This record gives sequence, structure tokens and C-alpha cells, in this order.
Amino acid sequence: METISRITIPQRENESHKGYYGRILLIGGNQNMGGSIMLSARACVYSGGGLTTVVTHQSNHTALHSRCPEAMVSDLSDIKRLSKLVADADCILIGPGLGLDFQGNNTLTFLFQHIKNNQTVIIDGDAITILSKLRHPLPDCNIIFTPHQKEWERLSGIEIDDQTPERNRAAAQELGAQVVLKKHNTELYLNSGDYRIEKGNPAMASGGMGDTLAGIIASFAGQFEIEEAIKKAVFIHSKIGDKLAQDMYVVPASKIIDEIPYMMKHLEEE
Ligand SMILES: NC(=O)C1=CN([C@@H]2O[C@H](COP(=O)(O)OP(=O)(O)OC[C@H]3O[C@@H](n4cnc5c(N)ncnc54)[C@H](O)[C@@H]3O)[C@@H](O)[C@H]2O)[C@@H](O)CC1
Ligand SMILES: Nc1ncnc2c1ncn2[C@@H]1O[C@H](COP(=O)(O)OP(=O)(O)O)[C@@H](O)[C@H]1O
Ligand SMILES: [Mg+2]
Repeated sequence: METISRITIPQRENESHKGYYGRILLIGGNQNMGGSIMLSARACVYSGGGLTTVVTHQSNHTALHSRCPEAMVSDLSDIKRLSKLVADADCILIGPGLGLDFQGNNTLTFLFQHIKNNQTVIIDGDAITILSKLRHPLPDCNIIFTPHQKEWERLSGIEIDDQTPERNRAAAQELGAQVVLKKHNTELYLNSGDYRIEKGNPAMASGGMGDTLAGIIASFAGQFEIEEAIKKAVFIHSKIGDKLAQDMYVVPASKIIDEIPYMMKHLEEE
């Protein structure tokens, strides 16, 4: 397994506009977990996503507008609008705070029926847990799963203690998806090979940290080639976590988000 020890961020073209940097659709946040998709949304915007739209429970709209006015919103139950938003998106994230009830279920099913093979979907959090139970056939498109170890256990059937690189690779292959296995020293099972990020620390072990990473991956998937997007996103997330942990005992996810544009600038190609 190869260790990723550095990444770079390309300079932006002068003659570019928001349409160059991805139309990103983020789906999640039920009545109780609006904060999770707000973290994904802010992370997406702060990572440079061109246009960010959030599909979330209506009760989250005001808070989302207030925390992240750059993002557009739509109601989780507005299926007609969802179908247009899915059709227009380059990259779709589903799962943070989605909930495990019928609405989460229906939304995931709807997305799988409507996504096209040139689109990318990132499946995180509750969407992974739903899928582990329902065993829907996966759609024909670029699929990235971002489970933590427990979610991976549910999805792959491999118990946490048995999650070796060989077994994880075989399970990713069987799913036909790329997998970001989140843990201390996160592992990436990508089409080109297996990678490890030897960055990140326990100050990052707090709720919302994965929702934030999912937002960065979605944003980068709208801007960069897909494998590069995953590598850059996981690396930057952990590198910021390490930087902040030099002075902070715990690193709340919101603090990671605030640092993203600065770290991207720091890693920008000459
Ligand atoms: N502010 C919010 O609204 C938040 C919402 N969240 C959402 O809550 C939903 C449930 O996610 P959870 O992950 O909490 O619940 P899960 O029940 O899916 O898994 C959490 C449990 O898995 C176990 N576990 C084992 N290895 C782990 C590892 N390497 N990393 C993390 N956990 C590990 C832990 O015991 C932990 O209690 C998701 O949709 C998530 O997006 C969370 O992100 C927390 C913050
Ligand atoms: N001890 C640790 N070392 C490095 N990274 C960690 C550690 N604990 C948590 N993280 C990172 O925090 C994130 C947690 O993801 P997840 O459990 O999905 O969070 P949530 O669902 O609460 O947003 C992952 O990116 C994981 O790698
Ligand atoms: Mg999570």
C-alpha cells in the first residue's frame, strides 16, 4: 500500500468562472441532523465547489442560509425538483445526517434510479447504513463510498478486527466502487491501487468530521480528476487537522472548514 505524503492544488485559469468548478448536489440532513449536511455544504463551498445545492429537510433551510449563504437549498420531500437537480449535477453526495427512516430510503432509491453513468456519487453516513440493509443494486456510475470502520463492517460484512487491506480490496472490487475507509491512517481503495494517508490525529475524533470530509471530496470531484480529487481531499482534511492540533486539544469540524482555502493556497502549484 502506497503512502500519500504530498499533494498539490492546481492554479485556477484566469479565464474561468463558477461553471468550471462543478455543480455539486449534497443530499442529507433530516429534522435532527441538519448540522451534518451544513458542515458538508460549508466544506464544499470552502473547498472551491463552483455551485453548491443542498437538498435537506425544510426545517434546516434558515439555519443553512444563515451559516452558508453561498449554497442554494431544496426540500428533501420535493421529488420533482430533486429530479432536475440530479440531472444538472456533476457530482452528488448523499448520506450525512440523512436518517434511516423511509424518507432517507426513498431518496436514496430515487437517486439510484435517476443518476446517469457519467455522474459521480459519494455515498456516506446513513446512506451506507441504509444500503447495507436494503442491498439495492448499485447504479452504473462512478461510485465512492466513504465509510468509517463500523459502516464498512455493515457494508462489506468484514468485522472491524478482520479489515485487512487484502479483504478490503476484494470487497471494494466486488462492490465495483472506490472506497475511502476512514480511521486513524485512512485507507483508499481506488481503481489505480491502494493508498494510505499517514496524517490525522485523535483531536479530530468528534462528530461532523466525516461530514466535512465528504463535502471536500464532493467539491474536489467537481474540480479535479476523480482519483486525484479523493487523494487531495483526504490529505488536506488530515493535514489541516494536524496543523490545528498543534495548538488545540480537540479540533471541531467547523475549524477545519475555515482553514481549507488557506491550506489550498499553501499547497498551490507554482
Ligand atoms: N451534527 C450532526 O448532525 C451530526 C450528524 N451525524 C450523522 O449521524 C449519522 C450516523 O453516523 P454515526 O457515525 O454517528 O453512527 P453509526 O451508528 O453509523 O456509527 C457510529 C459508531 O461506530 C463505531 N465506530 C467504530 N469504528 C469507528 C470509526 N473508525 N469511526 C467512527 N465510528 C466508529 C463507534 O462506536 C460509533 O459509536 C450519519 O448520517 C452522520 O452523518 C454525525 O456526523 C455526527 C454529527
Ligand atoms: N484518531 C483519529 N486519527 C485520525 N483521523 C481521525 C481520528 N478519529 C477520527 N478521524 C477522522 O475523522 C473523520 C470521522 O468520520 P465519521 O466517523 O464519518 O464522522 P461524522 O460522521 O461524525 O462526521 C474521518 O475522516 C476520520 O479519519
Ligand atoms: Mg460519518
